[in-house]
Amino acid sequence: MNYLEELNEAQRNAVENTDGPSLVIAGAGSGKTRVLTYRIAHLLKQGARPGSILSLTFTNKAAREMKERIASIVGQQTARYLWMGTFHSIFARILRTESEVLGYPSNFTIYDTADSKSLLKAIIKEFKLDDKTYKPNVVSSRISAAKNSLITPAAYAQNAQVREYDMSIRMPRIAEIYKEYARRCFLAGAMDFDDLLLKTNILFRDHKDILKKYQERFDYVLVDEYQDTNFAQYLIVKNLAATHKNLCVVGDDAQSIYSFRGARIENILNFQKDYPEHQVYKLEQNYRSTQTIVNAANSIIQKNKRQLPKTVYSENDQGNKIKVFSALTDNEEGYLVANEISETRMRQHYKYADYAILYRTNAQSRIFEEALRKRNIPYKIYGGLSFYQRKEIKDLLSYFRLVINPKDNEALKRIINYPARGIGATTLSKLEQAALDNGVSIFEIIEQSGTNNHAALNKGLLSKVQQFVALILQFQEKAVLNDAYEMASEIATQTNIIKDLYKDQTPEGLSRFENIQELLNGIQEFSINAREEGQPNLLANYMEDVALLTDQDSEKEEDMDKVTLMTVHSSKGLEFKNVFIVGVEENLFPSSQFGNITPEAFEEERRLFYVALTRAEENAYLSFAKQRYRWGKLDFCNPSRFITEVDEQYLDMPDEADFNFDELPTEGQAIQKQSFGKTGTVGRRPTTTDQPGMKQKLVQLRQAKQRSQNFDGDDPRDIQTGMMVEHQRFGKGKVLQVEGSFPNLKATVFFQNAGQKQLLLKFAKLKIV
Ligand SMILES: Nc1ncnc2c1ncn2[C@@H]1O[C@H](COP(=O)(O)OP(=O)(O)OP(=O)(O)O)[C@@H](O)[C@H]1O
Ligand SMILES: [Mg+2]
Repeated sequence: MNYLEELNEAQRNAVENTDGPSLVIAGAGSGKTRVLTYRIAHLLKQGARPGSILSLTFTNKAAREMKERIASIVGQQTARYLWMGTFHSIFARILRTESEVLGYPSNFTIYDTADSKSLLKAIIKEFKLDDKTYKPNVVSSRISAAKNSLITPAAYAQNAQVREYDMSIRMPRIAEIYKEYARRCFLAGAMDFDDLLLKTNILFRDHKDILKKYQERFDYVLVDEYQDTNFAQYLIVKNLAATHKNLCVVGDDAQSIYSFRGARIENILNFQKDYPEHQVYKLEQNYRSTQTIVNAANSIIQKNKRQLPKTVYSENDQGNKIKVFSALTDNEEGYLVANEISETRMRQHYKYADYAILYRTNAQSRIFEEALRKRNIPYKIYGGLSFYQRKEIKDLLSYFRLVINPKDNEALKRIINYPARGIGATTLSKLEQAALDNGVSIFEIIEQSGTNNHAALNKGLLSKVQQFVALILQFQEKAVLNDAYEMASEIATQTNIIKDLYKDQTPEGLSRFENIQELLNGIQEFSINAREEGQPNLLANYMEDVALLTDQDSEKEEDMDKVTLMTVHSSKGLEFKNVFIVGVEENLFPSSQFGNITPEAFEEERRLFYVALTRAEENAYLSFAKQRYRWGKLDFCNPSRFITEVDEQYLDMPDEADFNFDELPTEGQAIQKQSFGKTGTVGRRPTTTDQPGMKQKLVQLRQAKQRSQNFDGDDPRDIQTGMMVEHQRFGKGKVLQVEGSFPNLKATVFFQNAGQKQLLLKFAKLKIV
């Protein structure tokens, strides 16, 4: 079939009008990503050079999928040369070519979040500041926000507004920390993720000839998920498209969920101002989801005040209602979800990969992992600790990093005494200080120690650190000749890392050993592929790829048929047949983790909910627990107001006497921050009945009263779904279902400590509690 026939009329319009600025603004699942993909294929069919097309996506995975689809239309050979990837990966590539004019080596290291945090901690300590006041996380996000708004350290120090804010959070010295952090990164030949965008902007601002080169190279620029671009990204795109103006951006303002990282919805509005001659394309038909899901999602998102008007409808089947699960505890929530997956999979022949569990915070994954494991359901987690963040992997990668860029101080600090070489923390800090005093890296200070012992080390120590440097230098010589795999294996063996891990026969040790093998396998695969494609296959080339891998990207063959667990944030752009949105509770989703929640932040939470719901193709579920452990403390929870905001005709509510939706706060009422005892309000001051503890008590009192009225001795006929009961042996539990007829009534009960049991009521002697 001709590819254009796979599009509806509105989509085809957006695909065929390739020239000039275009804005595709449309709701979830309406084919925005498809339009972008087919537009590129169309350009290529019309004879555009693949190297002249730049396409920016949200994840590397999305880029890969688009590329595969394009390759299936125009052929592998053509698709290969497209510039397609995330902002970070594309601009890291450009910076590697151009970084020398910025004073950076082309083999600069990319510091990941852990590297930057560790550097920041060191600086905070050196400044003799209390890290309880100067929390590294907060400092890091201030610096990140500054970079994404293109505020350099010098500008930061002079910006009254940011300084005033720093004062208000009692961290007046962030400007100095920022400056020192930037200096240290520079000395180490390192950029953090935000630098990749900041430095690209600086590059284009200060080197017009270089900007011109890329403006001329890219005849077409396309951006997916445009609603989540920040100022730094906006400006890069604007600069690159300034001459030809063949810029196509697609997005949905209702799915803007990254404002906490500096994303600006205004970028869409700016687009209209920046390019008055632009074309707008609206897509209205959702092809992803059932009518029920689309209508339910519309019913909730329309409550947001700030949004561009648009229509989304589905002509798919009406589909099932959205099932709401009410669980007593977070463990039970896990159980209910795992149970539903097992059952529907058997009944309807779904694959495991057809299911996703989406949560608001990473910490929620553990409960679901346990529940899935108990049932032998295979799963994979996106986010959390990724493969590349594991200790043993980072250790070995740090060797690679140091071999490629010896100035990389964070890598050096990690491995100078791993495996143990008798180089202690005191020696390291002497070296670090000497390096700083001389404005060079730690590696360089050791190299110079042959002529000048700056760190005043004794002979024994001096020789140890020099041996370390000699080892790295020896690897360095080989690394420019050998392929990545040979080199990586040699480093892993010669440093004794492999031997050490092999010796450790504990299960953890074994798994670390396997992880290293897995990493080496991956490098071997890279080497072979690169050789076959005639691409360079040195260790440095491998590391360029690795630094920018995100968790979403490391999908392996054996991960194919598994349930996916991920945060709602990382689910953007994806789709699954069955989606569970879990922890749909006040203070969790909507979250109150940022303390006082402003109306703007609240609307962002609602958009996040909209994103979650619109991932579902066939079935969506919402679940909440009434009690859950958070921050090591048992919290009582109320179901989220988002449940009531969905038009109830689309919901399949739990059949429960003890759950009263009338008690839910409505918009404008307080969001409680239970764990910290703080209260944020949206529009109105809280009253005592807003207190969850209070409310919970009221509900419990009423339930108790109702039960005492119903209760008739030990007669099992009164056992009903939703009740709490007690069994002599199994302890307390909740009745999930009652079936059969008297005297053979059977109840399915979920016991907090004993799991699910089916009991014949005439024998079980359950007590209602
Ligand atoms: N004309 C069409 N015919 C059949 N299927 C389509 C059509 N357009 C889109 N689809 C399918 O609908 C689903 C959603 O499309 P796509 O992912 O491009 O939407 P989107 O607007 O990018 O969604 P999101 O807002 O979630 O990113 C995909 O499975 C896609 O293949
Ligand atoms: Mg999309």
